[in-house]
Amino acid sequence: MEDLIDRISAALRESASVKEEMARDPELLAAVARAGEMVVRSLRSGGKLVLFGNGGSAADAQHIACELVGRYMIEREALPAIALTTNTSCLTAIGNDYSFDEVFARQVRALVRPGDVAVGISTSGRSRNVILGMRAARELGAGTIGLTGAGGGELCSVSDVCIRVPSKLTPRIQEAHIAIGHIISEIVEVELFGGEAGGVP
Ligand SMILES: O=C(CO)[C@@H](O)[C@H](O)[C@H](O)[C@H](O)COP(=O)(O)O
Ligand SMILES: [Zn+2]
Repeated sequence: MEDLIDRISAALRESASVKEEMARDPELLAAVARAGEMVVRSLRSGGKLVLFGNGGSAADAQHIACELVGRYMIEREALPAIALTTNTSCLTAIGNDYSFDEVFARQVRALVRPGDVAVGISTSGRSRNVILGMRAARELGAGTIGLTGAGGGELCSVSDVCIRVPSKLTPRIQEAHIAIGHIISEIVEVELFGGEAGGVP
């Protein structure tokens, strides 16, 4: 029991200290602000948000998409966002007929239009399908935001804005990614609707 308590406490402190470091890093704060502005600009001019990643990052992509399609903290109109991780027919057919590397790029070519924003999420920054999805989005004239870890990997080289969480541990990086997703959702609601957090009954 004592061992478990120590383990739990260490994980929570580790997670908190990654976020503390982020809160004091001017470069990272500016990157999140730029990402928020890019999303707001796109939504204002009729664009949409397209998100993708693998495993826990697939869950993050879906979660963040739904903050816009549903609501985050205030009551307002629905906003256009889609995660490319939810259509199992597409994922299995593209994976089977082409390759798993193509599962996001093919959907990007079908759905992304100039002025949209693609958000690629990869803790290692090296997932091939995420890199190819981002490249396809760039070729189509979309803005690209990469969410990754300390390494940054190739993902940063295909991202207009690259947000690197200062950790090399996948779960700690994911925990920070979802915090950033929430912050960007807040920026969208404040900038587009003048909403303040805490408004949902
Ligand atoms: O959630 C976890 C581990 O916390 C895993 O499901 C993890 O997301 C998967 O191993 C992913 O395939 C890792 O890919 P990536 O983040 O390096 O792009
Ligand atoms: Zn995870």
